[in-house]
Amino acid sequence: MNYQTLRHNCPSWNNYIQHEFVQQLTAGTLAADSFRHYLIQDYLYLIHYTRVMALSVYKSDTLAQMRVGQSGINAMLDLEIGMYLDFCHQWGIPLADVEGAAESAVTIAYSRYILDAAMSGSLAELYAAIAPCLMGYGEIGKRIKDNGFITGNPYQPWIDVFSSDEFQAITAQNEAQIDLLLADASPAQADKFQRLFDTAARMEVNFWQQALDLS
Ligand SMILES: Cc1ncc(CO)c(N)n1
Repeated sequence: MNYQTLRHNCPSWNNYIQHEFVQQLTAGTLAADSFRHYLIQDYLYLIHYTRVMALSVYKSDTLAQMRVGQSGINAMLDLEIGMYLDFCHQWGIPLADVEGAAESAVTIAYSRYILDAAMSGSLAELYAAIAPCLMGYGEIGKRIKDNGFITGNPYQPWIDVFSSDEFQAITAQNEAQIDLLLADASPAQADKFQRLFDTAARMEVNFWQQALDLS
């Protein structure tokens, strides 16, 4: 078992990567209300996601494994959340409003799902559950860059983070980590990894959709 197998077998992968939200964001046509909704919910999600990455350090056996978790934590706190703080500043959204916003049902479901997988499972299960998140956004960023950026996109800072060399290096590092952890999976373990991955990818689709629906 490895990352590419998980990705290939995942029924909702294309729906996730090529979701209408992503297409509108890429074209710069996404409604401001939808982006604001996404930004707030994703900020709340990332707080939990960073806690999951911290658990990956806790569950690591080696320094090399810990460093992968460390760079993930740095990417969340500095790159991603940093970019959201810039958007908040630019769009006049007080941080207190973001931190005080109610989590949507979708955000709660997804963030607590990965937290549960992280707490109750092995390091390999933790990575299977978070792989759609990190790897998917990296794939989206690379895809948008490969197709060429449009000029004057209000969402360009978001695209810049996920298409950046820095983020792409982190996804490459994570893919290597996942491949090592999953290499010797038994058929039963492989099924479990795939289920965790598929569920998380399904929740990613819902995460985009909630921003379009403002739900
Ligand atoms: C919901 C979601 N998935 C993945 C990422 C990428 O880290 C993100 N910021 N938000």
